[in-house]
Amino acid sequence: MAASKMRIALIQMAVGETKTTNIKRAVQLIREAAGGGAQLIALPECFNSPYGTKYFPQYAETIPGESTEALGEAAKKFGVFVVGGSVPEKEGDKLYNTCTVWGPQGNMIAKHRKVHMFDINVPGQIMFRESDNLSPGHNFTTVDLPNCKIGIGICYDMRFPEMAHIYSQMGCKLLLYPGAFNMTTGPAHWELLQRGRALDNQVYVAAISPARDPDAEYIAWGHTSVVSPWGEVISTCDEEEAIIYADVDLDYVTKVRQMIPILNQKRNDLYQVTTK
Ligand SMILES: NC(=O)CCC(=O)C(=O)O
Repeated sequence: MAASKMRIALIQMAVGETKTTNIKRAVQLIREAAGGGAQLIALPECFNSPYGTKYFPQYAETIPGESTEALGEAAKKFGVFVVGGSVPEKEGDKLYNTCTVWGPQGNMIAKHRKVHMFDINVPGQIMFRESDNLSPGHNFTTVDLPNCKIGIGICYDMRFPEMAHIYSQMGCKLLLYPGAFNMTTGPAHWELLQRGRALDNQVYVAAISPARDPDAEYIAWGHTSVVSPWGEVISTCDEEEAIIYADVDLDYVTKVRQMIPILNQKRNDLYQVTTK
């Protein structure tokens, strides 16, 4: 594959209640995705645990721990980068929703704690309060891959355009959001948000959901997908377990930015997005 290209695989994994089965399944699917030529492989939010406030304390572990160590071993065995969806992380008396990123030598190269807590109330449809037992992270997380800087957010983080914009200002060309939207906000906003973030920043956006389990307490929307810097959905699936692939092309990012040069046309004299 040309140096300007990178094949990514997103794993829309069926997550159940048995942690060890989830970990084993993740490793099997990473093997399959590596066999499909992927250089970077991403898992969904909460790949080792059902998504839900009652599960977070029960499934939480330290990092490294059982679930994340398995990702490091898989990254090394199959010679790929792994963006490990997320796991409920325990540190001291706090819990976080945390994504780890692993390099082909099996080393952890980044750790992102979800920054924005998913606390919403859509009356009669969905009420969720992640902050009842999770704490937010306070950092941006980027990773320098051999030919592409990537930015990591987790699910609800995708709703915040400033965060994506900061990542693009930092030089990211691909944003990855392990996420688990639901049957209310999924059909309404999942694709729209990905396309918005991609188009605003002229970057690739990948969002990785668990497969839908209709019997789960929190039912995931699925529809794992990749959007191009032109705002087109270039790879997607429905709600079943699946691996989807896309070839991220950095030359295409440059081309889109040359054709419609909004990133150079910003009126920094009138407004700015800055970090604190
Ligand atoms: N896990 C999450 O953060 C869910 C976010 C979500 O569903 C949304 O609508 O935002």
